[in-house]
Amino acid sequence: MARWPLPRPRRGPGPAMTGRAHSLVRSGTDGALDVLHPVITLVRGLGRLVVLAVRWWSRTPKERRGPVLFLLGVGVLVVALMPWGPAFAVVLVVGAAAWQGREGSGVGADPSEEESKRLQAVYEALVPLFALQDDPNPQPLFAHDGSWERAFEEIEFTDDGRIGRLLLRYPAHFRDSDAKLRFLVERLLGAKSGRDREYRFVWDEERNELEMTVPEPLPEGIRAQRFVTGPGEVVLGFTDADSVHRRVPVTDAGQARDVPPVVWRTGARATESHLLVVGAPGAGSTTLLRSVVLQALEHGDVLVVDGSGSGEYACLAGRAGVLAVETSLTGAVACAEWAVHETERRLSVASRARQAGNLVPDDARRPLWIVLDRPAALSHLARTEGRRDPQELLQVPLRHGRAANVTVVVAEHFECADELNRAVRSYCRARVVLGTASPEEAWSVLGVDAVSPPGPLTPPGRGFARLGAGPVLRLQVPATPDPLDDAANEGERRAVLRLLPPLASGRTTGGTSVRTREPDMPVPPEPSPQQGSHPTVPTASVPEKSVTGTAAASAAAAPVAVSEQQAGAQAT
Ligand SMILES: Nc1ncnc2c1ncn2[C@@H]1O[C@H](COP(=O)(O)OP(=O)(O)OP(=O)(O)O)[C@@H](O)[C@H]1O
Repeated sequence: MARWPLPRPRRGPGPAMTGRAHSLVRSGTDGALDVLHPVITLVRGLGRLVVLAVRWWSRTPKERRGPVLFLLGVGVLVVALMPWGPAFAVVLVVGAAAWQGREGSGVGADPSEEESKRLQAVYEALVPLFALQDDPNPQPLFAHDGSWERAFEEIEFTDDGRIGRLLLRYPAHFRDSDAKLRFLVERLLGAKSGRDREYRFVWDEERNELEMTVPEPLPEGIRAQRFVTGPGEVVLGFTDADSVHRRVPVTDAGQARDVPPVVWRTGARATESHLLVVGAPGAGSTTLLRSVVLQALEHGDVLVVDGSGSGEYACLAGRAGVLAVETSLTGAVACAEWAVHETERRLSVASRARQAGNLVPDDARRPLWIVLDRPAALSHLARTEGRRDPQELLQVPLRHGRAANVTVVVAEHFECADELNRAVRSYCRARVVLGTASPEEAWSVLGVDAVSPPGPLTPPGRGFARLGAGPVLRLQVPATPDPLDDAANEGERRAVLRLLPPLASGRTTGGTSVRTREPDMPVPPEPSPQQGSHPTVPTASVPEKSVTGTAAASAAAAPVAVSEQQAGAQAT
């Protein structure tokens, strides 16, 4: 990547300087520059080496820094002890600095004519957004007859001659707090720099500077698998290496590698106890929920309400730990009522146990997950039929779920996001946006003014995540298709099938509206040794006992009205 730093404003000679004096000064400066040229090259090269080293260090994950420092120390010691070692090292560094510092290369080259044209095109496109009509400034940063050198502070080009990084100064009158204006600038810069890439924009409102960078591509196509996480932790997807310090080992295309995850912590100590996913249609929200459910089933019980009624959770029906998979309003209301009673039961059991100085019993501690995909359709039905709205009922688990170890996950499309009630909006503090979102849509979910648009070529499962008031992270959801979907990738379907818990013998799921047929495909082979090296939850640990225990305990407190017929009978 070539970089062109800090153009200095060109100034004309002072009025007092005569032509002769000017030429004398210039020839003297040229002579001095010729003599000092090797030194300047070396100093420039050393500077660039330092910049490269600092960037590399900032990209190195924290857990690797210790071993890297150790190896560096050993290297320095070996070189110092070797005969001619220090001299050899000095020659090496000087050589590298000379190479990096030479003109027209490295991170400090002047842009070529072609690159200048590109920059001028970007500059001219920005003029209508940044220029002020009747600007009193004689040399404004952006003007129709202006040049890019006025406003572009730092530029880096990729090897194929495209803009890889751009730092520009914008005029003070530009309303940089206006999300719409920011979005216009970002969209324009993205379009002028190439629509086929993603961009990251950082607005420095104190300095009136905007930095555009092209982030490394996110890890795509990683299949669903057991992720190495702690109890209560869920991998929502993968993000940029420099955005998080953590890495999780995954198997990708048969190879083991470490990737930077977006980890969402749930449970009693978590501050973002519930998750809201809002996405464009087909952007992958059901896929994300399926991935969350598969991870949740490792340690807890799950109750699924599929408001779209598309049967995309049918693979879960009858599995150990899956309490119900409901698609109808009656079933959804019954599930929500049960969740309310169960939350209250857990709270009172925990409170009694604590008052008696005992441990909270397992059946009040085992994580319970309530997953609602597209609840807006059900809320609409409930209104038209004069029934109770499942979202309203969920206020109790949303409010008190943290203390009762009940986690709520809700997914909705942007066009129906208005139907999400206040409790869902305020208690779901872990947020995900999937697919292309307008600035208003992104703001309404993530609570920040501007998010760079992922662009029209956004792959499914791509978006942004924000946990509480944390930073906005780019997100790629692991490929977790419906294993009953014949059109899905065969390998990805098999990966999901391998993660499904065994069928719960002697239990009914209650949900009658879901397909309960077994996938008519052969049982997938055992995971590869690499996969086997990741800690997996043995099937025996999916506690049949605790599932029935939960149901039994709940039955004492409130009838588990998860069967559509039962609930229908109650309703009538
Ligand atoms: N992370 C991903 N990796 C690969 N493919 C994905 C990913 N996420 C989604 N897909 C694919 O995109 C398609 C749509 O996904 P999904 O059904 O999850 O989206 P959705 O937002 O729930 O859509 P809708 O609600 O409109 O049905 C599916 O074919 C799915 O396999």
